[in-house]
Amino acid sequence: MITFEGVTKRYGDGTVAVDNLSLQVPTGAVTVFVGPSGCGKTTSLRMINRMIDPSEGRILLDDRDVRAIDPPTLRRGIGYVIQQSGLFPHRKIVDNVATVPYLLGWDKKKARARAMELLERVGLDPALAGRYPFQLSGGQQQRVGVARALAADPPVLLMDEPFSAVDPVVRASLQEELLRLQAELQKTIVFVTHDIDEAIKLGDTVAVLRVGGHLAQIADPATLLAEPADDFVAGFLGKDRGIRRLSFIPASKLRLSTGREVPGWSVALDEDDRPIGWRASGDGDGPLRPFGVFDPAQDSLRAALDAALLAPSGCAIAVDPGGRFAGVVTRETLDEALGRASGEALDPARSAAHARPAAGGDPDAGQAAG
Ligand SMILES: Nc1ncnc2c1ncn2[C@@H]1O[C@H](COP(=O)(O)OP(=O)(O)OP(=O)(O)O)[C@@H](O)[C@H]1O
Repeated sequence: MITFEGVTKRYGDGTVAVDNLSLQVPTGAVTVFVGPSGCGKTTSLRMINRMIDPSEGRILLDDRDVRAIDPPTLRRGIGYVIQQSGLFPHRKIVDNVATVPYLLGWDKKKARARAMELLERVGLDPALAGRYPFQLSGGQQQRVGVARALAADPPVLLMDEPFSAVDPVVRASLQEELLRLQAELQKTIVFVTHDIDEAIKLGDTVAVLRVGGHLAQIADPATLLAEPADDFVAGFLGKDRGIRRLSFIPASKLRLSTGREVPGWSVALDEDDRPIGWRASGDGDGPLRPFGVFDPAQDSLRAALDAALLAPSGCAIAVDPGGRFAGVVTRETLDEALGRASGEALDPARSAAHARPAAGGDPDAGQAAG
């Protein structure tokens, strides 16, 4: 657990970058700091590994004030990933990844073996190990940056806009990769971004900051979307909050009809029982019409709704993890689920705790938008 206790950072010229910030970063989860440019995200992050020291307040790492730990020792337990990877240009990829193990005095063979293992872990072809950074794409360089930060297996990972410099497609795949890695490794990650969609996708907890270094709200993504603390947070979250919130409601509770027929339509399957389209009832060889599928075991209510909206029948086709037909969700069932989702009050105790900044945060920010 990392705890910010009334942390303020005033730079030499009087700029208050972070103002009385109090929050907790839980162990083994991803906490995202998000907010507009200049709101103090990077300053907050860098105070954790003492690249910057606070002017007031304390930061505790598992109950120890980080200022009581000398910076090199502290940073051995904290991986750091930045935008544009920050790789050493004249070192081969394998040696870039092995940087910290070398510093820790590991022998070269062991350090390189660890680097090769990590390259694979972050989804890179080990054949790239002998190249130099300029011979890699931006997305590949970012993966190397993540591998390097993980090399000494630190419990904490700080990531400062690590995926901002790559195109949206590569960015999405880097985000997926991070989620996959995190499911395996369960590091304590603090991730800085100005992109609210990235924050909602990656964060177990999202801290929204506003310019002046004030905490506007800290909450899990579903609570943030459902109950923004004020107009600033609602505006920052942007449009479609209701729809986006459906991504956090599992589809597993939807009632499935196991037959392939719904009024006017039936699901056509291939010989392996995989859906291939909707066909008008009684139209044996008629044309196949578009369809959408979702997997109740893994997907959200949003995915089920999407599958229904793609179909002429208005019904969603459920499949098992192997893509085989598992049932149909009718419009009525979806309607009921959507009704429950919109009426579903979040647990009051939980949302009260999430909707307001911790003590010492911005006193203006705790009001739920009306
Ligand atoms: N060394 C410094 N001296 C003076 N002011 C600084 C210094 N570093 C940052 N600032 C100011 O502190 C404020 C917060 O900066 P910080 O980099 O933490 O914000 P940020 O939210 O990470 O911004 P961005 O998203 O643009 O990177 C800004 O107003 C910035 O200009």
